[in-house]
Amino acid sequence: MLIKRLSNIIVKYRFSKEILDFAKSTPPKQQLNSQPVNCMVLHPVLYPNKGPELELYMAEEAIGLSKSLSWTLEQGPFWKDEYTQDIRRSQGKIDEEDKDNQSQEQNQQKDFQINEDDLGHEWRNKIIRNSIAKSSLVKVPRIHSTTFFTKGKLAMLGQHIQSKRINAVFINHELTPLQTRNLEKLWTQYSKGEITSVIKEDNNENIDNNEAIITDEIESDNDFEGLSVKVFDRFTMILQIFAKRSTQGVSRLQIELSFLKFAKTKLVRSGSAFVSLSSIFKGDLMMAKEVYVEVVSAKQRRALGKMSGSGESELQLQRRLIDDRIAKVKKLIDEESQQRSKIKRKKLIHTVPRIALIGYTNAGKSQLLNCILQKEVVQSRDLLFQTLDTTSKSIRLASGQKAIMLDTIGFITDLPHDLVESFKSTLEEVEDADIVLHIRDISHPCTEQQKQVVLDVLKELGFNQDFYNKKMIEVWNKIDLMNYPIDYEFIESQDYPIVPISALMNINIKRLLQVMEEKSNQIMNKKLYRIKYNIDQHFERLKWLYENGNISGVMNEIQIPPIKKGDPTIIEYDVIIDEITYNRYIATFQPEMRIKKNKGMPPSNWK
Ligand SMILES: Nc1nc2c(ncn2[C@@H]2O[C@H](COP(=O)(O)OP(=O)(O)OP(=O)(O)O)[C@@H](O)[C@H]2O)c(=O)[nH]1
Ligand SMILES: [Mg+2]
Repeated sequence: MLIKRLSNIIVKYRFSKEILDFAKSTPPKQQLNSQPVNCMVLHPVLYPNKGPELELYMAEEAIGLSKSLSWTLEQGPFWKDEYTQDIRRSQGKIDEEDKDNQSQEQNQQKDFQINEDDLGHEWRNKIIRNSIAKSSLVKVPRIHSTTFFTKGKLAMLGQHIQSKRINAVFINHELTPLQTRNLEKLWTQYSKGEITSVIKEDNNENIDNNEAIITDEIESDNDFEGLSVKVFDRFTMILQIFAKRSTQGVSRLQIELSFLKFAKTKLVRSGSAFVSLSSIFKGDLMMAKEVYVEVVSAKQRRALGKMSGSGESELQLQRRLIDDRIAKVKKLIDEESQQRSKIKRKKLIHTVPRIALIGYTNAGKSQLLNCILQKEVVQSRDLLFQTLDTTSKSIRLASGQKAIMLDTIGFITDLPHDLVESFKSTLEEVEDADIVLHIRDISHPCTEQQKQVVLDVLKELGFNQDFYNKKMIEVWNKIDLMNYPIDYEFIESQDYPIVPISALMNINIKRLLQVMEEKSNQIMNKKLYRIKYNIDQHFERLKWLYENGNISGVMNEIQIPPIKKGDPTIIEYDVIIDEITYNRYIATFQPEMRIKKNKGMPPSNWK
């Protein structure tokens, strides 16, 4: 009912041409082989599934992924509420929910207003976003081994692809190379009008009814041209985003490696499937480009009969080229890692605390860094995976003490296994951080699940519980969007600090800086030391302390005038400093104190 009304309103206001151009403010930049990408997102709801709320949210996230490539998005074929109702019914939830439906609908109607600002920015409106996500849900009770979907759905989706002139389909699940190729082949045939027959949706999802329509490999020279349809799964989609955004050392190389390993799996009998895959990535990945150029030129030479007689088949050639590149990238990763560990060893002793920002994608990490720096230094946009490389900036904590803040890549649910290494390499610096701020979007309906994903991924990356307990501050961001009060009792009862903030509205940031300072002083073993010397040494000693001790200032300063003529004036004050630096200070300016301390100890060369 609500969705029906919503659809009417949306259609009335915006969608007469039925294209959801989410990225209107930034015109679509990403084009594959110069064709604008018109993408449909499908989120398969399997059996058993994660429940309606989470599945819908995952569909939203899938749309967010395509959106972050600035593609034009086409609504899915299921622009109705039936699918979510089906899922709810299967979970026995529909009855209780039905009772509340009417009043909820009335409340939502009150909140739901489309105004001028929403036009072209539909994604910002929660209810529209939800409705679009619903249109992408596809019930898949059983995954078909060669085509992923069953016969009826394939046809229904094919017709939708044809009528909306869709040239990219993102299926939010991992697909086998065979499934991808078969789907591309079949839907390209629909797109070109080569299949027009209407096959009814088989409601009875019976295994016997779902025999494969394509059982063997199909050769396809599908290069995203004309009416051909490209199919992306979760792996290729995330790899594309990673490839487009990452620019630095090891993480970039890891992405090249993930691509090459994946490309190798594409080399099952078909040569052109690989060319088609690398044609998508060659604009962003160096190795994809190299292999692509060599394969295409070998093909041309072969066509002209100029190939030297090595007897190597096209498939063997591709395999060899990929293996060469895999070896090359692995060597580069080793070299780079050795270089990094040398630098790391040098960095071991430091007085400036390093603070890493981690958290689910879109939680507001970059926004917080900008807010602390009071300027926009890192891009913060409503896009998933906006930040892919670690950025480090120097900031000042509450008392003026310096710190380094690191902005990192966002976490995401079900990160494809083969991309974990790429992801891990971008998070290497988190290991060295003294404090880790876990930024959470506390206004998000799935905030608890997002927290769990972050904890699970941290565990998978080898960060143990001890790491979390010792170094973590939890930051509850976006409190400006919360429609329930903050539970301070809960906050107080936790073992780790929790600070509610709004990075966008600059709420409670000072408190966060204080908590960060307290935690960093504790972690870096900083204490209050009383410093005392003749006033004529003031300039030299204070300069040393500022340069070496990362002190924020001096406290409780007093000057003691000379008691008798000829005595110097003494200056005394407190500084907060770590033990190692304090000992270095003593060794530099008052070595006699150190000798006294060591009295009675065996000499250092004593064995
Ligand atoms: N209302 C509100 N919006 C916020 C707040 N903090 C961040 N945002 C918005 O949330 C969106 C995502 O913010 P980012 O800072 O890019 O998020 P991120 O965690 O860096 O995301 P990735 O780089 O993708 O991991 C942007 O549109 C921000 O303006 C907040 O406190 N309140
Ligand atoms: Mg970011």
